[in-house]
Amino acid sequence: MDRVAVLGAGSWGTAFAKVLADSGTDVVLWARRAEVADAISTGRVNTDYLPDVVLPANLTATADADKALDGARAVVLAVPSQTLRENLAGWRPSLPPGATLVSLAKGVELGTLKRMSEVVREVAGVPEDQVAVVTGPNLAKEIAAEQPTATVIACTDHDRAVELQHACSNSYFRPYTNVDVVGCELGGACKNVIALACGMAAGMGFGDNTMASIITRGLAETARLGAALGADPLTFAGLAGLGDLVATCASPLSRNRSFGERLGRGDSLARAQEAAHGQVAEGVKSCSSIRELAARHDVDMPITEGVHQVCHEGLDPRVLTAALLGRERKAERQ
Ligand SMILES: NC(=O)c1ccc[n+]([C@@H]2O[C@H](COP(=O)([O-])OP(=O)(O)OC[C@H]3O[C@@H](n4cnc5c(N)ncnc54)[C@H](O)[C@@H]3O)[C@@H](O)[C@H]2O)c1
Ligand SMILES: O=P(O)(O)OC[C@H](O)CO
Repeated sequence: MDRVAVLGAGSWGTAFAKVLADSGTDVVLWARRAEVADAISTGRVNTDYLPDVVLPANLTATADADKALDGARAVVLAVPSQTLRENLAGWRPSLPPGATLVSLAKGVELGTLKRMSEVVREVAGVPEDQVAVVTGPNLAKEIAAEQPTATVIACTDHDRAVELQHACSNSYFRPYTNVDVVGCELGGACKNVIALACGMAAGMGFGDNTMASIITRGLAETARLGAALGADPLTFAGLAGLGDLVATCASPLSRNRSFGERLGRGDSLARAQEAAHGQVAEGVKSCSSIRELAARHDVDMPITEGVHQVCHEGLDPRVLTAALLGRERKAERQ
């Protein structure tokens, strides 16, 4: 692939731009703030997000989105999910015709309850097969340190997915393709909510049995939602489902898990937000949109419901624990 634009120079945008560049693809990275773009151009370092990582020479940076987009074969969208619509609307006039639009964001939009690829299609006015999603167990800091990982490129157009797969394959990053965009996106969005629940459990001092139980039952409710929305059930056993869920729920690097841990230790939402220093924990907002989506499709998602109540209705995580364990007894596969 000739040239790729990555729009958003936060942790994952920068790390994914490095992956592309290390795979031999020329990349232009757009940063919202000129000083971030300058630091990358002059010092080859994103001092704000990945200060210990030297970025390769075929990765250039700019604060001018038009420059980044000019002639790009693919456009990678690396901004927080609840800001994607507004950002993309601004970029729309400069999107190169026919370019693959790639979402890195993991969330469900508040209000519309749309997945990110649906937002992209709507705002950019492109067909479904022009939009791809990259999702999987991909903690940005580990990937920036070139630790081996795998991911999924989901697109209904297999050829586009393969083209992107070639553009971002290297010695530490192994992308697989998948045509189940719905399942891959739901896996990525829902695991953030389940990671908040795992964090809360850790904050309350619970150990590995509790974590494994939340992860497994979290996967069960994610798969139920997926079934209602037409996803392939096997996707949830793959990298975009179980893989990302395990990485996020277990890792101290996860912002969602860390956020939940603070809530579990008794911090208020405001205090937990303050401690996050502007870093986005997507599950805090997506727990509400996913809960609403589940209600719309009559799907039972008790962990998501509980996380929403803790984050937005002041429920004590201890009360949530008792409520989850006290639910009506049922068969595992029901
Ligand atoms: N960090 C990871 O490890 C990781 C891995 C996989 C997926 N993701 C997903 O990628 C998306 C981006 O995550 P990130 O880690 O790069 O986030 P981040 O907070 O590190 O960076 C967000 C970037 O978006 C820009 N931005 C543009 N408009 C913004 C606005 N209105 N508000 C806030 N920021 C705005 C910021 O300037 C920043 O460059 C999220 O949906 C996240 O779930 C993150
Ligand atoms: O830091 P988090 O919680 O946003 O998780 C990062 C990635 O999504 C892990 O795949």
